[in-house]
Amino acid sequence: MVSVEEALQIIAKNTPILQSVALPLTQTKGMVMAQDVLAPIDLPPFDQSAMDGYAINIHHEKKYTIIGEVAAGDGKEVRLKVGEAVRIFTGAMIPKTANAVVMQEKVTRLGDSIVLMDEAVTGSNIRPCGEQITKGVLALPKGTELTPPAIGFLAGMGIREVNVFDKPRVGIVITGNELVEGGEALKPGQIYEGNSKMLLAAVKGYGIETCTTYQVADNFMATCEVLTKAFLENDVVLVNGGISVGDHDYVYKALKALDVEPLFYKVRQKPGKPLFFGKRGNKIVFALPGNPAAALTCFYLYVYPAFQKIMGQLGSGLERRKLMITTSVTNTFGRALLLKARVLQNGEVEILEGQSSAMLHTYSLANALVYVPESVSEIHKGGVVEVLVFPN
Ligand SMILES: Nc1nc2c(c(=O)[nH]1)N[C@H]1C(S)=C(S)[C@@H](COP(=O)(O)OP(=O)(O)OC[C@H]3O[C@@H](n4cnc5c(N)ncnc54)[C@H](O)[C@@H]3O)O[C@H]1N2
Ligand code: MOO
Repeated sequence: MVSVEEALQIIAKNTPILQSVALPLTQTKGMVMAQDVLAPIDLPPFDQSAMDGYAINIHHEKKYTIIGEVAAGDGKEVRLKVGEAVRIFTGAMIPKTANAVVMQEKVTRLGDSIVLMDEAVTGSNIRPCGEQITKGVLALPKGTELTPPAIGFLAGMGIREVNVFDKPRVGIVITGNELVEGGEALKPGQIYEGNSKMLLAAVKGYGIETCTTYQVADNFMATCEVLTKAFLENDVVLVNGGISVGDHDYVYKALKALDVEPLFYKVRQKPGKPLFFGKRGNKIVFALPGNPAAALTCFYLYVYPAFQKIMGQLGSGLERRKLMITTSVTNTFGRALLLKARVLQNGEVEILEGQSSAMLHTYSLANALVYVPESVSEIHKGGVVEVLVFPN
């Protein structure tokens, strides 16, 4: 049995980063760049007007003669003599012979000429060629997460494809004879299968789309078969249920039979004690406890940082904050507690009712887990606790 922190370290050490793939930029949201990208062009690619107004060739008077017009996208070169102006619009190419742009609100228009209200300032309202970045310079380094602005920046340089660390294919293996699908009538002893839907939603919440669900009865051979298939088809396997010590819990035995290297089995925590983590070649497997809240807590705490690592992201799990608690907590278990909780508007954290690992009711209202380390037996109301905050 390992501690929470040991379990996290073992996962971080043993989770591989997936190979890189070249993908169209439009499919890379949230992925991490596996290459440096150098600017293929100057940005902007030409001197650009930052305003709607008039490009001028400055002289000592305030009156300028308008000799033409340049709109955004026009490629024509207009030659301005000293004292001349062209009507120009935001984003349009500045004539080489112009040295300032004056906003239209700052001029008086008189037929084919304008009179400036203020002194012209050389270079004003011009975005010079290469102002943002110049050709050949490092635009974004390897390891950058492709956020919307990063995607926009690369697209703005004409880049259409980028090498990124691949997203994992995730298999969710659901075990249990008692499980039936919603829509069917429950027979005595049966319950509705909910964890695959919950875990699928959680996996997709991290932008991972390739997720397959498998279901198997409590049977050793069938469990071996479905796990073999899940390992073949996925990079990460999440097994749900059947990992405890009951006579019908076959997951540990099946993982052993399939030569999965156990990296830990059981964590000193409540809920989620029976969690298993192992490796088979370059594939990793988490066997999550079947109790729904225990499964989800293990997912947030351990599977999420593994996903980050496998996709080359820099983060290491849920954001940790120190917050004031609104009630006292006692820990008589000698294990770390992970309590369903809600961070309130005022920044304090409230422990929710219904902490049983079988219950999801109040988990639906939670936005965080309070982490009570195994060495802490009591925290008083108003004390400071460590809070693991769920991503939005
Ligand atoms: N003698 C012991 N018994 C148990 C121990 C122990 O240390 N000694 N640990 C308990 C803890 S803690 C947990 S957690 C559970 C974990 O057991 P399993 O991983 O084998 O899970 P199951 O027995 O298959 O299921 C537990 C519970 O969850 C329900 N379940 C399972 N899958 C689903 C699903 N897909 N959707 C909805 N609900 C599901 C299942 O019906 C059970 O009620 O073991 C304790 N026992
Ligand atoms: O994981 Mo179990 O659910 O600790 O009760």
